[in-house]
Amino acid sequence: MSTELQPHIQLKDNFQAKYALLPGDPKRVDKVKPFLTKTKEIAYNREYRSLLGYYKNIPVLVVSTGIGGPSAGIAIEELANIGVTTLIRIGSSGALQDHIHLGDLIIATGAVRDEGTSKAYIDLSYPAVADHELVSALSHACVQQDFPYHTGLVRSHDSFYTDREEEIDHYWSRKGILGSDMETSTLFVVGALRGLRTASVLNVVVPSKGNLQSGINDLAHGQGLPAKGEENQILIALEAIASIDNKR
Ligand SMILES: O=P(O)(O)O[C@H]1O[C@H](CO)[C@@H](O)[C@H]1O
Ligand SMILES: O=c1cc[nH]c(=O)[nH]1
Repeated sequence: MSTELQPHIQLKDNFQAKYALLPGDPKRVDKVKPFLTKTKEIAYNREYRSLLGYYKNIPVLVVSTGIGGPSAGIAIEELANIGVTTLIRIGSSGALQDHIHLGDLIIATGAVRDEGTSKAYIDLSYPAVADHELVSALSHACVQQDFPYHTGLVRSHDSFYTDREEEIDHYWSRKGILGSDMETSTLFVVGALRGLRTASVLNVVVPSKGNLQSGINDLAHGQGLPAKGEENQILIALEAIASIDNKR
């Protein structure tokens, strides 16, 4: 473990926090605050905004990773350098299946590696998989809280605006992929290579293109469903941490 100041996240101490929640959006850090006690903003450099707080007396870091694999990869490496061992992404996602609604949670068991960052580390035949115990703790928390959730594969990608987005989404939808994001596969691959425990819970903010009516019905709730999904994902990530910590 290093006590050197990490150049991007600008932290040199994990404040005894072995656990980190990783939103992409720095603004989501604010949404985590009400769930924690004794919160303190400890750094904000580029896309990396860091908060320290306590959940059921367990120290937890919340660090935003920005958009995409490259910035997420840097955050993961630098958090590992300062001694964080368990990282849970709390991200947003577009649904690729018609039965998945806005505000539902997707707990990724694995991810299609359709991005460049994890490829820079290791061949594509290396799998991007979540930590089994964390997936189980997250699913259990959803059942306990009665939150709508799905477990399965997601696709992490690098582009939003190519001319082929619809075709690409359609392809992966037909292969049974639940939703898309941009960081989960990097987290799983870099995490596994560095001996970290990782998981990703995604809040659905864009409906499946194959089910416009369901999307329209969901959207009639305005931002209510995604906002609720965001709260739900934070709570279950923290509950999963508490349950894992309890077993030690
Ligand atoms: O809301 P976050 O966690 O950033 O996640 C999703 O939103 C961003 C794209 O709009 C990408 O980072 C994608 O993975
Ligand atoms: O549709 C979406 C929404 C968030 N993130 C994605 O990658 N895709």
